[in-house]
Amino acid sequence: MNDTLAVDAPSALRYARTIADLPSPKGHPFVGNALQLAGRQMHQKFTGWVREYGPMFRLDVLGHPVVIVSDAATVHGLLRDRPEGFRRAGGLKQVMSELNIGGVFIAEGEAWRKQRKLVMSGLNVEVIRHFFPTMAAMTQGLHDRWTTRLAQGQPIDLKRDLKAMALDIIVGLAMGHRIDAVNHDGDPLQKDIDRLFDRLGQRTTAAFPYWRHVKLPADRAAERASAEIETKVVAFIRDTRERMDRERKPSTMLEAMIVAAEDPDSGFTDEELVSNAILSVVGGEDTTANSIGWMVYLLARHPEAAAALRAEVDAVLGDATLPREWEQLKLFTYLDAAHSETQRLRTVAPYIGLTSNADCVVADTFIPKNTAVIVATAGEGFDDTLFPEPAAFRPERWIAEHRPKREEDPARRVFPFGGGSRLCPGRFLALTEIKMVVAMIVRNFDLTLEPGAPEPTELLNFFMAPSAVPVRLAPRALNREASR
Ligand code: HEM
Repeated sequence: MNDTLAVDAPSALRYARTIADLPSPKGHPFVGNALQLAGRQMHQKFTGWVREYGPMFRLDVLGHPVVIVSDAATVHGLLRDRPEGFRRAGGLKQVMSELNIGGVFIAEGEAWRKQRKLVMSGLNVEVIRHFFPTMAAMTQGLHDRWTTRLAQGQPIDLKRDLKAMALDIIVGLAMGHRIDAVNHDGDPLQKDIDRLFDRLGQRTTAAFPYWRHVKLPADRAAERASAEIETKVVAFIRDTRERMDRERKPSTMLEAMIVAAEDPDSGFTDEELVSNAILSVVGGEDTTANSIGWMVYLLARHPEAAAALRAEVDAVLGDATLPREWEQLKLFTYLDAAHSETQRLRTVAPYIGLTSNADCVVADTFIPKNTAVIVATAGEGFDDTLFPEPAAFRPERWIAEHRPKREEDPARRVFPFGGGSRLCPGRFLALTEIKMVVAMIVRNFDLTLEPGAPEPTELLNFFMAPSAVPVRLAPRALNREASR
């Protein structure tokens, strides 16, 4: 047993057990469970252990205990107990800041409160609503690209195109710039973000921080990429400052953040503005692209769900190719449900790492100060008493009228966007984008699984990504009239 487990608990706290009493998978001498955790499937290892050891168990990682929690009430309580009781995991913060990704995600205390306000001002409904027509135009561009390629008999690389689309949207919304990565292969910003994510994924799942001792070519490339991203973001900020009309309402996330930062009482520094702008671009791409990729794959595998979704989208859109009115997004009940079901089965941010700020008691267990606690955002999403046949993709579970009365709202049992005061500030943008792009896809294209393609594997590339999106798009069958 190591020192942390043997801590003398203060008598003021009441608890039934200590971390040492928690069940724990058997590890190896000296390194504990560290080697079992390394690799891009780390999150699946956790999920397997949740099934085996229950809603709260312990890992030993190089002599330090790590507590894993998945029951919804405890996860909810932990996420709400921030920033006071818990902070973000120190190891993650270090890895992120080494790659120059910081901003509100790694800030704590007063610095976090201040930056959270800054970021929220840039991602509020008004800013996203203002951007809606541009998002629709970009989605039309994606539709036109696919239609042309199909007419020319050219293949569509869904994974590539969805990432490019997400980048176009986040750079458009956040920076007010149109980069058109969808139509330009090898966009430099996208390449830099890919290099960064490659190392973020590698470093956050490594058993040992090798890069602090020796840098591989990929590490050097990621560090150069990070410097390049910063240069681009600083240039976007400079351009925006020069061009923006301070008399009218901010129309991009960056304008809104610049206005907020110019308030003499705000206390925002230029450095905070830059780091949060970088964070938005980096955080806004893979999250939504991976979510759409998984959703399209699951819909292709479940034609009955795709048909139900298409019926809804047809009814809402009338003759339009894609959503043209903001209000239409509110009518997508089944699309919302299909998104929730996708996040339940393939959540793109599977775990949130925390560290306790003080000795405390969690689920009757004494947790010493500075203990690592990891919460599973899938929560109780695989509990078959709450989600019968949990492996099945069934959007209907999320629609009140399809649920037996006794079942409570399943949304309380899963946490794809986190929770409490650090709940993802980009969720509204993400949902707007997901609805826009998926509605366009099911409205205009038939989806089938790529014949003979293996099932995509889950890769923890910082965010959880599908290894491929093996879905074939075809122009919607000529029975469009008949299907209305
Ligand atoms: C489907 C898409 C997305 C998912 C599943 C997702 C998920 C998450 C999760 C789980 C967290 C941690 C929350 C917590 O600690 O309680 C988070 C935080 C965050 N997300 Fe997202 N996210 C998505 C899209 C976005 C987008 C599009 C942006 C911005 C442009 C964004 C910006 C952020 C930021 C800035 C934080 C840090 C908040 C803080 O620490 O106060 N996210 N997200």
